Amino acid sequence: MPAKYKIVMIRHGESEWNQKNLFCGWYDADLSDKGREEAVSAGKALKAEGYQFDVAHTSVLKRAQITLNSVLKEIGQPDIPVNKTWRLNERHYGGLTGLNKAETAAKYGEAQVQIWRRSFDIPPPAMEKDHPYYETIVKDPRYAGDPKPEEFPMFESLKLTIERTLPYWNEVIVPQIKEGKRIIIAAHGNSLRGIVKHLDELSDAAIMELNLPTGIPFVYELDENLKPVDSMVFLGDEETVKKAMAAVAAQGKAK
Ligand SMILES: O=C(O)[C@H](O)COP(=O)(O)O
Repeated sequence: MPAKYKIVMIRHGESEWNQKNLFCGWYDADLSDKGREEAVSAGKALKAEGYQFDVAHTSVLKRAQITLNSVLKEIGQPDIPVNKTWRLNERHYGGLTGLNKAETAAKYGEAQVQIWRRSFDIPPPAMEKDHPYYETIVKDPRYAGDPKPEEFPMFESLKLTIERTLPYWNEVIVPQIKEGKRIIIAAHGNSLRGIVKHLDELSDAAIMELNLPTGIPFVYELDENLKPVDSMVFLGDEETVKKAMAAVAAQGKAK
């Protein structure tokens, strides 16, 4: 089936918590200097390929929004409509939020950390009310009313993340794709893994192997039934992408 639609996705540039190797999730970490440079490079790569967009979708979290703004500035489209939604937020890392990944691997074992980071349906421990970041996250005015109190996550497996991301994909993004809108999604490693799992119909085992690099755009070409004609093609040389993916995977190793 020939490609009918094209959609661009990008994980935010390296965040300050990525740099410190901390579980981040819904904590609103800023981009590191390297992450800001990655975002500019991503914009330049998209500009070089002549990409233009009609609408952008991103999360509530600044690391994704700053990445998006930087990309849009580079391609000369700072003012296109931007939809911000918690449904594209990173997976909520629960009680692990703020912990160092390597130290957590040393304490609980690398296998357990790999399960918490990459398994499909095994969630991290819940964020309790006495967690250092509980108030900051739950009381964030940007979440006032949405998610509803009963929807507000205290932890998320990838499965739970997909369950809140897919409705947005199906109800908001898909209709825009079908209208022929040129779309970019700037989001997070795990919310994007959820969309990739859905599009590529990856098994629960296969999705465990996918690590998305920060700040490198990837493109899907979809047929008229929104099935990928071409799975995620990265706008970056293969070697760089492979190394970046391996670096993300290695974050879970005990030092
Ligand atoms: O939330 C985080 O810690 C990162 O953005 C994604 O972490 P992960 O690659 O360990 O899932």
